[in-house]
Amino acid sequence: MAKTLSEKVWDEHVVRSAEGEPDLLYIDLHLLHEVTSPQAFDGLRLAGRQVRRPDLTLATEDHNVPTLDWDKPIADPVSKTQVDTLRKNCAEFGVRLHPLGDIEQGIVHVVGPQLGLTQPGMTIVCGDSHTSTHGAFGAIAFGIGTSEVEHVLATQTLMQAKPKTMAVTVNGSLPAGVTAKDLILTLITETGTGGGQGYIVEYRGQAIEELSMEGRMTVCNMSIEWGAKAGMIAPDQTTFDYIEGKPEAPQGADWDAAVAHWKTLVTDADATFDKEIVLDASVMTPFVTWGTNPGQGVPLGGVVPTPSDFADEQDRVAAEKALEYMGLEAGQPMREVKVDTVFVGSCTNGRIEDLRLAADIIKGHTVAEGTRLLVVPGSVRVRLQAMEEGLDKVFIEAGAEWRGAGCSMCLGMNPDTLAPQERSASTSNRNFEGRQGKGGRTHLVSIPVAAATAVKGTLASPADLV
Ligand SMILES: CC(C)[C@H](C(=O)O)[C@@H](O)C(=O)O
Ligand code: SF4
Repeated sequence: MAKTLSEKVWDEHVVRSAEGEPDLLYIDLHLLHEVTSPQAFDGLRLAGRQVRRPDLTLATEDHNVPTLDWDKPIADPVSKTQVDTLRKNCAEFGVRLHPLGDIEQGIVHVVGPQLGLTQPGMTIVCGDSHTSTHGAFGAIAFGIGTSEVEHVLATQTLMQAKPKTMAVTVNGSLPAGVTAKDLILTLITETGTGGGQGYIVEYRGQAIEELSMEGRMTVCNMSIEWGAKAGMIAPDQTTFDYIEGKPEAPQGADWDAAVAHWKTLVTDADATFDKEIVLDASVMTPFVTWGTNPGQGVPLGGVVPTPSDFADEQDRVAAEKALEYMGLEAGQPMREVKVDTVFVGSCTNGRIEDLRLAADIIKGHTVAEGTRLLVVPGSVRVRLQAMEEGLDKVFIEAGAEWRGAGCSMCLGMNPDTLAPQERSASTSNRNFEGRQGKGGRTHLVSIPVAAATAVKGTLASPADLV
């Protein structure tokens, strides 16, 4: 029978299936961080269980860690407890941990791929919604709750009902300066934040094939903002080239065997999806959000919408509320919105390619008066690589803050937060009320828009800098 990519990977992992019951899936890689693991380990302890496959389990510290003074004890008591608890649990249960100060520490969704642990055809879970990021490699990867974390720790399996399948085909090429981030923001705005609900989505088409692995990760990362269970992209030469030589990638004959298998992980020509959406990349433009969910977006060249223009009553009310929270006026050109803080980082846009692109745009410019730019590498490896390439100097010379690795200002769980009413242009993925700090106002943007905005002080694209 013809199968889609997700059906192939799913079927290869079914340990038990029974009519009317969820499947029991084998899990190839279980990632952990400090926020969603403590109760799971407590549960194991209470039941007197061990971690079934510590060799398939990896932990890192990311959400609660400071990006300054990371060599000193964590000042915030709640964050310190979280991190200390993870350390204690990993030591007790024999789980590999990359703590603050370790060369492999960083955001869990940056660390897995860069170690070569994230591979095509795998099932990957983590107590974190943005686990969807790993789907960029052709893995089935999704976030799970803490009780499921405990189940996977104890059994290396997970009960899951099979989601429906969807194809998002993006034809044509993205115009110069338009990125994977603009593509996914456009998709979410055009189809609504619930558009992906209940589906494993496969992104395909020319524009997707032309994306780097970093770009593909950006798209799959934000599948969750679209409501999808997971996002996936069929592995191809770009994928193999990215993985080859990574520390945990297969080697020699194992590599050849792995690639031969990975090449079979494509949707069969006659396979059908439960739903299909087709987009045209060639008409996409830099895209930014004006509201408090990732589906409230417009092209950068557009204006803040007028709530009464929304046909749907709920959308109208949501827009009114969002404009008030965001301190924006209907009809205001997006390019005139003044930004206090630009955040470059997160598991959406905190990889080396992102930092290279940001540095390339900022080089020779300075950060606008009254604006601050925070550059936060997604991992220590990304940080070191950037420093090797001299990117840190470009940022620092422009007046930016060059930080240590972590989730940072993506969410308000560490010292990097917005003050009430402070406005950010952020390369992260969520913009709900208070996401980056109580009262903070977030505009989700791409790397080029973030970099140009830092220079201009108002939402801008690199074209505005010449
Ligand atoms: C803290 C964690 C559970 C959360 C998530 O699941 O996504 C966080 O990473 C986020 O981005 O909001
Ligand atoms: S960077 Fe942001 S989205 Fe990614 S795991 Fe951390 S908090 Fe979640």
